[in-house]
Amino acid sequence: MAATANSVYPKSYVGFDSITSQIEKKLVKRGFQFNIICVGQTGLGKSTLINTIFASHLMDSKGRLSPEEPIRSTTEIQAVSHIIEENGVRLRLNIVDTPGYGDLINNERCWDPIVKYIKDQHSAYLRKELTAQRERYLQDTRIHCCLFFIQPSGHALKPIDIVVLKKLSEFVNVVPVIAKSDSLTLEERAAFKERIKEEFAFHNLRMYPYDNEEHDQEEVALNASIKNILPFAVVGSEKTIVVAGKQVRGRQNRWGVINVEDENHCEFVYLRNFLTRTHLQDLIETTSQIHYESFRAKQLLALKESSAVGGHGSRPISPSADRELSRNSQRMTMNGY
Ligand SMILES: Nc1nc2c(ncn2[C@@H]2O[C@H](COP(=O)(O)OP(=O)(O)OP(=O)(O)O)[C@@H](O)[C@H]2O)c(=O)[nH]1
Repeated sequence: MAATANSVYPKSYVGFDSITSQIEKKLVKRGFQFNIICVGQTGLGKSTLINTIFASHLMDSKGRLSPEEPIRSTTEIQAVSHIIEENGVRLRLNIVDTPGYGDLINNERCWDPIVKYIKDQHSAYLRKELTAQRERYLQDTRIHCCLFFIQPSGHALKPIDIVVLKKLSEFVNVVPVIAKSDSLTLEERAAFKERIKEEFAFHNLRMYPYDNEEHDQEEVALNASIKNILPFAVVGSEKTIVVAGKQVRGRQNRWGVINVEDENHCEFVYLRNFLTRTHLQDLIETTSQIHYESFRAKQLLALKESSAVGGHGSRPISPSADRELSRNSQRMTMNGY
């Protein structure tokens, strides 16, 4: 009978449990990348909310400051990058703004540039992954989270919102928020949230977070509580005001003060905790394992089929295949794969 390790060697500390701290050290040295896109009409507080979440002035408002300025006729994609640091952990943030979405009377296909941008990032990553001499660390511009800003109308989602949410949720983790929720009373807010939830269910709109068979009980319970809150009714502010002798971020108006960080006033704290403290890693992982993986599989299948037709067989990726992949990806983007 074979002897077990325990019976041959004296019990002593080997030290492989330190692998977790070895990994942590390496990852912390390398830093983390998080890419976020904001989608919503001009003036819904997208820049303010991002600046409030990360407690830094990262984005400027892109809205018209005077009536003379022309209204944007297209959705312009604008990306800014920042490195923020907390307790020695560096986070490289790419924030992508999409001013102009839904601003016009005829908004037909105004979401196309946004969907194309998201797919282009997957495409760029795939091309880097498939080149013969890859970089050691591939620069990741894939969008990990799409913050979708809902107008606080108190009625229902707009038809354009439903179309865009359907499109976006196929390619990216969508987190819906009710913008400027201080314009609704608590009863209006609760009723509006309920109606939006019903619309999500009716139109089969799949919002992030997703359930996964790897989740343990605690994670399942956490996700259930998040789904219960969705969409987050938020208020943003970069201004600091004094409440009961304490400095807080809030909005002062004629009838009182809204403390952005007070859970009785709005759900900003739930959103911030969700994005940064509980689901940051899962957003990155889900992007890679679900959204990118499905894009990659479709692209490689299309490449294989076109190679079979062209007689390339199963040779490794070459510059011409790389060009073909790029053409395929453009074709698939245009066809709204
Ligand atoms: N009442 C209220 N006002 C807000 C809130 N968030 C932002 N604002 C105000 O709304 C105005 C527009 O905010 P922005 O953050 O520039 O909006 P935006 O969506 O980034 O605008 P664009 O960059 O033009 O797309 C500013 O005057 C903000 O102070 C909020 O939660 N409640």
